[in-house]
Amino acid sequence: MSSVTMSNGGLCCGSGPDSPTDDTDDILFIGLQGSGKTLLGQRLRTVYGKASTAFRLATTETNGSQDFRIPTFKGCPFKEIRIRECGGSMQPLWGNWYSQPIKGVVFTLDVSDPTALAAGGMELQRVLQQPELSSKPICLALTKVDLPFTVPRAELDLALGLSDLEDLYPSRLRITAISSMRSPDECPELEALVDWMIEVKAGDQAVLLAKRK
Ligand SMILES: Nc1nc2c(ncn2[C@@H]2O[C@H](COP(=O)(O)OP(=O)(O)OP(=O)(O)O)[C@@H](O)[C@H]2O)c(=O)[nH]1
Ligand SMILES: [Mg+2]
Repeated sequence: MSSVTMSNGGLCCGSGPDSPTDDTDDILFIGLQGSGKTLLGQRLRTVYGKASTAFRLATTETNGSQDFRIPTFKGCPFKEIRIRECGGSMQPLWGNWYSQPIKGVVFTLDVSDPTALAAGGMELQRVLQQPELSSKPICLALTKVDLPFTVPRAELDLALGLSDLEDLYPSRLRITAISSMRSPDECPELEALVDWMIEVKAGDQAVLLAKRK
């Protein structure tokens, strides 16, 4: 069964990028406080995880960083994707992870909270312009789409220029809309996101052919 290991001390308590670890992280999860990183990590474990994988609906603020190990599909050349979530409260220190040997980034943006969109959009722009990340794929995950009020994609395009960003970074930026409250059956974008992370880790789209056999 996959595991979630907590390292709430983050950089200051020895779990940061300078600390020796057995494994390297594959994907970095960043996004403003409360934008849904932890619940997404917990939900993604259930996509290819055993039916018995417990899904925890509760989250607490991530004060530091934490790992998620996401099982991959049967036949995949590797058993898991390792995610490093950096809490929103650690935003000034996110940059410390950019030069680590991560393969890609998931940036979460809560589209149910119009008051946080401008700050989230500006941070996304900053992340896209980071020289250390210039060769790394980035997935913008628009979160909490199950809630009754969410800002429509057309308004996000106007306010944050998302379509322009897609045109500017055609092979690097992927945008998806997801709900971690829904099961993978109810929200197929969750499986598509795990598949994207598998492709990013493998560095080869052909890795997904094994799934279709
Ligand atoms: N309705 C709904 N609520 C969500 C969703 N994702 C997260 N939440 C809720 O939003 C709140 C914050 O979610 P977290 O996953 O803890 O957010 P986070 O990005 O990890 O926050 P930090 O660790 O503080 O950076 C929690 O109450 C979650 O239950 C979603 O897809 N739908
Ligand atoms: Mg969190």
